[in-house]
Amino acid sequence: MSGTQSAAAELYTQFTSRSYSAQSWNDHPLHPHLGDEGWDEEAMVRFIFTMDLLNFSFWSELPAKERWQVEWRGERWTGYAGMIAGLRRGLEEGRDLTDLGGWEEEGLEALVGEVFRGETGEGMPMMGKRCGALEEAAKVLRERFGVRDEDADDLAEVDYDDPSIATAGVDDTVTTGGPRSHETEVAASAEPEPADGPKNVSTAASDVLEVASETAYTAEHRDESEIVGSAFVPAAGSSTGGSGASMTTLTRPRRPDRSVVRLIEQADHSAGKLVNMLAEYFPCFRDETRFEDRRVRFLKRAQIFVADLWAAFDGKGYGRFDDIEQLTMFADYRVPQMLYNLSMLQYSPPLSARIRRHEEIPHGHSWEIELRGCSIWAVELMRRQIITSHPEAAGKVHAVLLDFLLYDLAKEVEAKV
Ligand SMILES: Nc1nc2c(c(CN[C@H]3C=C[C@H](O)[C@@H]3O)cn2[C@@H]2O[C@H](COP(=O)(O)O)[C@@H](O)[C@H]2O)c(=O)[nH]1
Repeated sequence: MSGTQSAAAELYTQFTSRSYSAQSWNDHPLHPHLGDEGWDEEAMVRFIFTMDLLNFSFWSELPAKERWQVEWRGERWTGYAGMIAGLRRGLEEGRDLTDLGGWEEEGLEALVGEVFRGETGEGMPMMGKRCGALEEAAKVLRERFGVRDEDADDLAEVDYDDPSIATAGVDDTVTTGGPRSHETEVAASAEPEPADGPKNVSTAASDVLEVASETAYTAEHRDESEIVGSAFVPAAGSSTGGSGASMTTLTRPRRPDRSVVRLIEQADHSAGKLVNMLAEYFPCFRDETRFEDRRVRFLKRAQIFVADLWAAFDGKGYGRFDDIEQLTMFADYRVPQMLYNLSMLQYSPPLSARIRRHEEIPHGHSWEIELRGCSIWAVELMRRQIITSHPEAAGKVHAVLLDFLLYDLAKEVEAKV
């Protein structure tokens, strides 16, 4: 509580001086922009869904220079930014990981390896878990939000003799082209790595916490659940039909998969509903645990997904959520660092000692849960303090924007260290 007033004052100063808003998402040098470089709405939706499926711990014990790094357009990126750079580079190279048609293919692991190939000796952290998340999501999307009649009708209307429509390759598009219109390259097939985390979703995600020079860490996101792989059923209109179709054997154009769009549409512009749907249907989004005999739900990535949509679409179209202010901050391992720097979080002596010793906190440890829970409460206290001091901020300052700003600030602090 003691740090709240000064932290709130500092954050609000940053908020106003940067004119922080949903639009600030677009300031990130790697985020795609609607309308730029052929990005259409559905390509944006697929990109954001993919990125938030993969948006968990990039923790590394190595010094910054030796960590996994992705090079794209002449610059190198690590962590979350490395993941975005890899996805974008993949699109340019014709390796479209945002096309969920490939998520249940045998070559997924090889494709993911290519998309996220790094420049240092270290590979992308938790590759097996990331492949598992994609596979699992593809299955849920196919079973619950798969092709409906209206899409089949749309496809029936496609003139397959139109020479402007390519007739081979999974990446062919019958819509506006844009980032999807690349030559398809199918990576060599490899067995997906089984998820090695606990299978019980109720033990869910944990986060890693590092604080400036003091470093505590646990492993984030071990919410790996049953990964059930099966062949992807190509969308209606594909001449191959049925399961097990190789990406290269598709001979008809297929419409980009719309299942994520359908999922979003079913949420009726409610952020809370979409978060709950994600948690209910997708075990890998069910980021919850138990604390002192009570269920605790953090739902970090489910909430980030909704927030990213909201920001990327500036609160309109697929990003329209009438209750966006109902979300909490996203309890990860970066924002708590910033909250500590702002004196909003304090550590008990034993925790502090553990952090100084760089000793991992086991997944599910009460410290991890407390750090995540206290981060949510800290941001809420900060929000309330800001509204009390600046009533004009009501409605403009909420947990999503405070979180985004805190994350950006944490990255700025990190860059200076
Ligand atoms: N709470 C919170 N956690 C966030 C983000 C983001 C990226 N969001 C972008 C969208 C708008 C913002 O302005 C950002 O540009 C990633 N993470 C988490 O951090 C960790 C990776 O960190 P590092 O190893 O340093 O790259 C990992 O757990 C990842 O899930 C956020 O916004 N909030």
